[in-house]
Amino acid sequence: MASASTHLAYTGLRVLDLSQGIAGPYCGQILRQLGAEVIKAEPLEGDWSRRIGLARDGMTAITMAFNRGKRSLACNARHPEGRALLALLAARADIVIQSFRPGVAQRMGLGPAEVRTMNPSVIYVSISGFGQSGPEARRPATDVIAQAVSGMAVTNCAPGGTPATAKPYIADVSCGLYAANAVGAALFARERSPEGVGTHLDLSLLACMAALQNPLLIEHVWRGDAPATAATVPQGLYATADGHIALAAMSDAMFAAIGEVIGQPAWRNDAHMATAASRLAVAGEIDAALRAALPAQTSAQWVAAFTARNVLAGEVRHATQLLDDAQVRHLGLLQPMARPDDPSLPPLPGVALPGIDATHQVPRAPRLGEHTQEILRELRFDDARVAALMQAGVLGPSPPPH
Ligand SMILES: CC(C)(COP(=O)(O)OP(=O)(O)OC[C@H]1O[C@@H](n2cnc3c(N)ncnc32)[C@H](O)[C@@H]1OP(=O)(O)O)[C@@H](O)C(=O)NCCC(=O)NCCSC(=O)C(=O)O
Repeated sequence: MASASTHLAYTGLRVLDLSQGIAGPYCGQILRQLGAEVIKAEPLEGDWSRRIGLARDGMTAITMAFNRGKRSLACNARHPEGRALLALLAARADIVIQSFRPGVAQRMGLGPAEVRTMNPSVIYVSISGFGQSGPEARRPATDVIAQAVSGMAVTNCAPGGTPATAKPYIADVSCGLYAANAVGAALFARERSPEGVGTHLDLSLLACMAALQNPLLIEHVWRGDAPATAATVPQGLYATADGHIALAAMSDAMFAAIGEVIGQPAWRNDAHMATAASRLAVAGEIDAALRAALPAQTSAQWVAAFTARNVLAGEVRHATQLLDDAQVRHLGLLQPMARPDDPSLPPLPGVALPGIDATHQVPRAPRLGEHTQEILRELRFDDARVAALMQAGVLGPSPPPH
């Protein structure tokens, strides 16, 4: 594991995060987890994802999972004074993130050109469904739309099955990851450029879905009209006496061992099964033998037997089993997050950012407008002025104390 100092490379950087939903907010959270200070500027009614799914006092699973450690400013950008305040924050930010439909940030006076005029060193991140230009640029999108339109929902389904989106918002989450990655490269380039100039990063959910499916596109063009085959056989999920296991043979030795474990020792010397390529031609036969054999024992028994022979195998579990998993506990992957909606409730599980050691994990997500006064004081607005702006509907009221 890298040392503590490399983990917090972004300490001292300021981020203005105007984004809502998952993709943009996750980018902001990663920057925060790497040490940056992140202001989440929200409309007075809050980021729309504060109202999706289980919701309590403006906190949802999405809010809590993708906004950790940020400070929330409730600011009305429909009011000129609200826009002026956001411009002030953009002018002093190292990084600005927005994920509105293309054109919206420009209407707010906070488009990349406007912000870069005020602040040439800014790294400006635009996240959209389909990119900032081109025939579909204005098309709005959320995760499910991007997974559908990009083909991911078909890629994700069993052959001949019904299209199905991959559940953990992979379009959004991968976009947040790619955006944070691009910000890192842009910061490095800014450090190296003599003038310290920033850049505009244009990320779309479509681009991220395309990136994840690159091997599939290569195979399709390469294969032409020939029918698709598996990459290797066996590789997939098989029913057992009490559930399913995943099984994969990545070498000839593994394949031979699988045969021995399931009572097919002749596979080792079968010329039709000697290489990965030849096994593809008899994939149906191999698959049928596995499907006939595996229901005889439990998943745990099969995984133990295969693992003892160095074969890749794993039991199919529910994600909730991670909550009580010895390895997850050992790695410190789950950290208790206080409940901003009600501190008297037991904490919720916050998953650590991979690659960042447990001592540097950031705390919970903010309540809507929790830090409005604190941020305005830092900008040298006195309390009377803040009260007047709240009265005028420019700033949201402070959330009531618990
Ligand atoms: C998600 C969207 C479809 C939502 O579309 P819309 O509801 O039409 O919102 P838009 O973003 O286009 O515009 C936001 C409007 O809010 C206004 N706005 C923005 N900020 C403020 C503040 N602070 N105060 C007042 N008003 C504000 C802004 O001026 C726009 O109004 P007007 O000026 O009046 O228009 C779109 O934002 C989009 O395509 N985003 C890009 C991709 C993305 O990030 N998708 C969501 C990922 S999360 C996800 O997929 C998921 O959870 O699932």
